[in-house]
Amino acid sequence: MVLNPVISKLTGKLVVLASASPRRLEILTNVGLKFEVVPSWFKETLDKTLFKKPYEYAVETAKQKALEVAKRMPYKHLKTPDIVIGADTVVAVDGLILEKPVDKQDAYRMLSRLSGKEHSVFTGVAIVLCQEQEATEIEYSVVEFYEETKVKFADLSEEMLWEYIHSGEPMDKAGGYGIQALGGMLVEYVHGDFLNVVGFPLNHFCKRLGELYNTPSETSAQSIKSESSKEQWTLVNELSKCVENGETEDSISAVPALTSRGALQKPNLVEPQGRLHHSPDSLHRIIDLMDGFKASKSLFAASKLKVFDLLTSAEGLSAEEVAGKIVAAVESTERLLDALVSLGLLKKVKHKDIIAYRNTEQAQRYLVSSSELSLHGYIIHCNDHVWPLFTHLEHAVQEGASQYERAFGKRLDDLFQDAYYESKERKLRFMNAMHSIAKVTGRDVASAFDLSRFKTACDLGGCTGAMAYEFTKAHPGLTVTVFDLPAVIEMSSHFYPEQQDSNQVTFLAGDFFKDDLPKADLYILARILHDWSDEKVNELLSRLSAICSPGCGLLVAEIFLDEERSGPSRALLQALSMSVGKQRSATEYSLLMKKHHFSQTRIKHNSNFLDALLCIKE
Ligand SMILES: C[S@@+](CC[C@H](N)C(=O)[O-])C[C@H]1O[C@@H](n2cnc3c(N)ncnc32)[C@H](O)[C@@H]1O
Repeated sequence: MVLNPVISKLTGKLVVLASASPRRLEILTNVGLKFEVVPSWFKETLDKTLFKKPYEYAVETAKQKALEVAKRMPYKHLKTPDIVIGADTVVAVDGLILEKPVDKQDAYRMLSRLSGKEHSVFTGVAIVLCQEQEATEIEYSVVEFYEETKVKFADLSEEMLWEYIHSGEPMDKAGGYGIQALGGMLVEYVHGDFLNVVGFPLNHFCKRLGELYNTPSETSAQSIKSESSKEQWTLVNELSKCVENGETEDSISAVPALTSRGALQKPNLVEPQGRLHHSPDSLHRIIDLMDGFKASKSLFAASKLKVFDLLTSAEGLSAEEVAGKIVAAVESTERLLDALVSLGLLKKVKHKDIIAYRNTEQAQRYLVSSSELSLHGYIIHCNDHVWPLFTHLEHAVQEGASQYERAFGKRLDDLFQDAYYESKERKLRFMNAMHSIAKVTGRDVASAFDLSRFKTACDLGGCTGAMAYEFTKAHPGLTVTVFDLPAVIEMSSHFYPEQQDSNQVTFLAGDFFKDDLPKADLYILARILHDWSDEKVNELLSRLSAICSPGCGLLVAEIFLDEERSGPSRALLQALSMSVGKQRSATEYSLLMKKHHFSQTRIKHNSNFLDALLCIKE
């Protein structure tokens, strides 16, 4: 076949596709490839958290699928394939890997996460080459690669989403959609290989085959026998030994061989006695968790000591110079600086034979206290307020109560009055924390929806106004009233931005449970509801419902829990130190809204800290 000389090189070879996907079968059949289909028994259960990048997960899954088939065929089918092709397609958005939805709710969760956003589709491909060595021994080598295609979804209304879900199409598709059929209607653009989104990156595959079968001089098998592929050979031989030892194929296929760190590692071989060898990657994960508090505390200490504020220049400062400025011992300062280098927050630079330290780009942007997107205020809040509470976590769990008294020696009746606003210093600390996090998250929340129909907004519990300013930046026609407790409003002038249109944001003191609420077309509740019980949330929503006319909007910004309440960790960990409130999923919030006659709910999952939900008064 002139069009495809590479494919024709496979003539006469036993080529096997280790996938039951009709789409992959169609793509490969269309180009004239002759192959058998042997669906893999490998269960797609690799721990995604072990992989730094989504494509690493897809490549590893593809590889395990192909290897499982390559090893099964000589025993179960009594023939050895020449080539086994494995593939796995995943959708990645906001740092999350989306596979096939397990049910309609799951499809809804996935598709609403993709709505209005660009996401990546990764297909990992593994080509396993099998060579019979002696009568009983087969050597396997693996060529693996991945392809990324960017896809942008249009804004999807709730009606559209559900209509698509009820069509049944999402259920067996990565990310919950099939671009080649009805799902194509959801897509605004595709950048990259379209067939990769369908499930198989044909062009990249042909290129790789070309490299394998058209390599000059030595044979392709030789070219694969690089240092790393030798390790792959060893790996597979060890797996073969497992079979000889009488292990079942299932136990082998569940064993991951490639780690998140990309290095080839020996698999978790099960010893005959049933004991497990340790797996380096899951061990790393546990050790990382054990050390997590040391990393957090190093960041907190450096922020408290204003280390990042000192290290903004390209030349940096030596450990002695930093120690002098923060009035500390040189040796311990050096230890802290080195630890920060290891965490990727500082860089070491050599300057005239002197080792100096300076901020990484990340530290420059988020850790310098005067930077536009500084998290300094929030970090200080974590150190001074959250950290002491977490040191009593076991008591919090046993007693089911806030540990405020244990941590700070005082009873906590009202979170805001007793903890945050009890002194001017604490109040400013809390406001600084809210300000910094609102500046980082505000833009995504403010631009999550088309708000052009609203002219006036009220940001309830709007604190320093940081979120309100983001709304006015994103929607120049909007004016926002920041409504918060008198103790907060009296300090809000500390946080006015230098360049602001004072007419667009105004401040009003009051208690949203007791006082009259200002009239507005749109009410914003950003990081408010998680602080309160369902009873208090119902009380507040009922007050809002009473003053809203039909068509009024209500925008809630929170971290939404997954519907299974299994993530994101950030929300679940935050809940551990909460006294009365609770974290909720988008559906739980929607149901609360519905109860108070707010419907037409739209949800936007954001990749930073805050998701958003918009609903309209009936
Ligand atoms: C967690 S902060 C969120 C601040 C801001 N919305 C943001 O996203 O950065 C909660 C805010 O609600 C305010 N708040 C708490 N109880 C209130 C009440 N009863 N009436 C008005 N504001 C209240 C607090 O003062 C605080 O500013």
